Amino acid sequence: MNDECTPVINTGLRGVDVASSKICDVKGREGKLIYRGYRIEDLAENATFEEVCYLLLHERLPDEQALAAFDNRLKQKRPIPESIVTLLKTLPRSMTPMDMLQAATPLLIQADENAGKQTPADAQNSAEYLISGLSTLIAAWDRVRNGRTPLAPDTSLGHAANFLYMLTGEPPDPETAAFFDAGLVLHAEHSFNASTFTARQVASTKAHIYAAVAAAIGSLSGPLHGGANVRVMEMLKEIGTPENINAYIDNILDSGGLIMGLGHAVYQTDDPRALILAPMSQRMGEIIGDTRWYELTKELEIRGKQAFKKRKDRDIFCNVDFYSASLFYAMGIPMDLFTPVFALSRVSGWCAHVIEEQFAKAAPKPTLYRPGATYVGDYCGPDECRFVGIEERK
Ligand SMILES: CC(=O)SCCNC(=O)CCNC(=O)[C@H](O)C(C)(C)COP(=O)(O)OP(=O)(O)OC[C@H]1O[C@@H](n2cnc3c(N)ncnc32)[C@H](O)[C@@H]1OP(=O)(O)O
Ligand SMILES: O=C([O-])CC(=O)C(=O)O
Repeated sequence: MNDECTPVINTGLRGVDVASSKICDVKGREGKLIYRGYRIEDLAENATFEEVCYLLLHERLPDEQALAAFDNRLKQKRPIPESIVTLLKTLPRSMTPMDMLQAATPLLIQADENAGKQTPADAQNSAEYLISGLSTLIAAWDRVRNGRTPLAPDTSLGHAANFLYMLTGEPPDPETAAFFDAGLVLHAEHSFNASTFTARQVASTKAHIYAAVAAAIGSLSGPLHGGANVRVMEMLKEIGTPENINAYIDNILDSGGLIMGLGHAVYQTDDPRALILAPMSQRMGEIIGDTRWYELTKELEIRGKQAFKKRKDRDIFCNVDFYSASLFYAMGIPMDLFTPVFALSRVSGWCAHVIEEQFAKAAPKPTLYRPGATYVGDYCGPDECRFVGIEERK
């Protein structure tokens, strides 16, 4: 590639469209996020996570009958095979929940009678197993690692409330359940972000949907991506009180570090999800009678943006992970489950993308992703190296 001319490397593929997609539009300059034609603000306020999953997977919002049938299928798929729980009990309790999730997700395939048959209907069915299964898996792991017995899912509860019930043993109050549900809606989809691109890349090899989702979980775990939400909370804890903010920011920026939850590869303004999550975090703090972490986040936003502008002479904005951290914390979710919670929502988007990658009649037609790389190895000057036997090597 670029044999004769100066190499042109699209670092991080920024600004390069690698496919066409009907699932999601992220308008970076305007700060707009659209799932299959619908604005995120409308969905977060009016739609349940189940409706959004249906929208992503079936390209339209469900009517009452379709939603009831979908909801019923998701509920039937909530229990995970006993063999997985047995396996979870053998894992070291110190294993991170994201590592557990990446390892255990492909095991959900054993309940899926049609897995790997590679028709659109089978992939939709597998998507339901994955959406329901991840929730049960994460809650089960948290209980197992704390020496408690996993709880059976409660079919009288919706997806969001059931997760919180399986985690804590108590059905959440309606406002907390509604906020958690909206949180899941907000995290469900974001076009070709790193983890979704990972899922699509795996899907482009015609590997099955469980393989694609497991790979995507690994990608999401990174601190520059979904793993940022737990780092935001760690950062807030380290700062502790508002008087420490300036010193913290100076130290981070002087050492070339990152203020977690700020900056985005696409948005050039505040992430619309952060604008919705901030008041949710404040309200959740009020419900539990402790708005300290919300207030610290707000102050950090103001001072972090100012300090960044002063140093770099350009603006930086909040991403989705900035306010979700204090929101999830106020809900009592253990910090290291923040990124798994992101995954339990984003699995819906990943599945929609895998299905689009493998079955949509898009133009241009999806094909195996196989980018190039500019070779810069200069081990033996301009020539290839002469192979030497091991006895001659120094
Ligand atoms: C769900 C999600 O994945 S949302 C993103 C979650 N990730 C985070 O919150 C981690 C912190 N943020 C970041 O690392 C980055 O902003 C990214 C990776 C999200 C986006 O990166 P980009 O927009 O491509 O910014 P890029 O990495 O090119 O950085 C541009 C400049 O801003 C700086 N910068 C970007 N974000 C931050 C930040 N949060 N804190 C301090 N400096 C930052 C970079 O160091 C770089 O400085 P330089 O030009 O002097 O080298
Ligand atoms: O789009 C991105 O690059 C990251 C992001 O915000 C997401 O995945 O939700």
